[in-house]
Amino acid sequence: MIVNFENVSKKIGSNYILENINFDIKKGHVFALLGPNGAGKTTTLRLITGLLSATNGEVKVFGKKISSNKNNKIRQNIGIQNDCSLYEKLTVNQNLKFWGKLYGIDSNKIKDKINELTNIFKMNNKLNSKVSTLSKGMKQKVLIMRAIMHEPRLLILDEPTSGLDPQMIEDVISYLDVLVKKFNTSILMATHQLQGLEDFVDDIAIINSGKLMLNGNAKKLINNRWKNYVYEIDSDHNDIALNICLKYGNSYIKNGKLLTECIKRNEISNISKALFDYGLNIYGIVEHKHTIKDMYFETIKGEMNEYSYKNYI
Ligand SMILES: Nc1ncnc2c1ncn2[C@@H]1O[C@H](COP(=O)(O)OP(=O)(O)OP(=O)(O)O)[C@@H](O)[C@H]1O
Repeated sequence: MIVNFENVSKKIGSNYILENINFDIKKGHVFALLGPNGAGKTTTLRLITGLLSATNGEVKVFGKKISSNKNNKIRQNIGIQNDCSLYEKLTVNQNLKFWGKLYGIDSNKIKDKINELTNIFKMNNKLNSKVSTLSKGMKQKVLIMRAIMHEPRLLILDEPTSGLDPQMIEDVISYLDVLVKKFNTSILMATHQLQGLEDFVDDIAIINSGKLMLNGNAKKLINNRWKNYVYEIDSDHNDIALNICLKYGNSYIKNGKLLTECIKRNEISNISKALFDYGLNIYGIVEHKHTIKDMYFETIKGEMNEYSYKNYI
């Protein structure tokens, strides 16, 4: 196990910031820590890096108990994107070189690594620019490059895609994917960016007001929660189409869209045939896949949102 939280609580002053938190991060897994502002995500990350110590319970990293004083060996194997700010007056190259030396990386390797990373992150033309002249997204890229240049076993990212343009988000995610697949790196990311997260993440933990609300494998959690297949049907007469769909199973109009549920995937073939046979024009039938975002809203709000079908299933 790369990280292990066992009944961890953190009290600051008279308030419990985290209460009785339990979760594991496995080798080569991507773990997303989710929760609203002030939920306790940063505090959780700080307990892992030893910046804070637990009031109760035990935090283990690479199988060893973490304590705030003597964790140099453990920290050597962790990469932290938001560890501290960049040196604004130094260039990108100087920042990365300095950090590489701190990690004890050989000078030649530092050069190769900087080349490799600046290529991937498309920052070659900014290598000799002072950090103070970079945009927010570019600084974010330098922070990520800095965190991964010593090839850590555990990479901790706090809002890694914040400030990045859509193309760069895709590039960063696919690079992180390579890190996981090729080097078996474990990634812990705290994020508010939920869209498309299931393509990249293995496990999730949702915390709210310092309490663990949900934890486990994202796909299993979603499949257990929503067992039926939901299809959205776009036709020229949704009212008529609804009556036909109702003969086959639970169907309803939501936000002007016709949705129908099937227990088995191939049932949609019979429904679409019936719609065609009636003479309706069908413009599209799309499967609605439930997502981590649906799971998040259900868990945090405990109520319906535009993506969830809680009342119907
Ligand atoms: N040093 C501190 N003293 C007092 N309260 C603190 C301290 N650090 C954090 N807190 C409180 O603990 C709670 C959790 O904070 P934390 O920064 O962990 O949340 P977060 O989930 O990372 O939030 P965000 O998404 O806004 O970054 C908040 O209510 C915060 O005010």
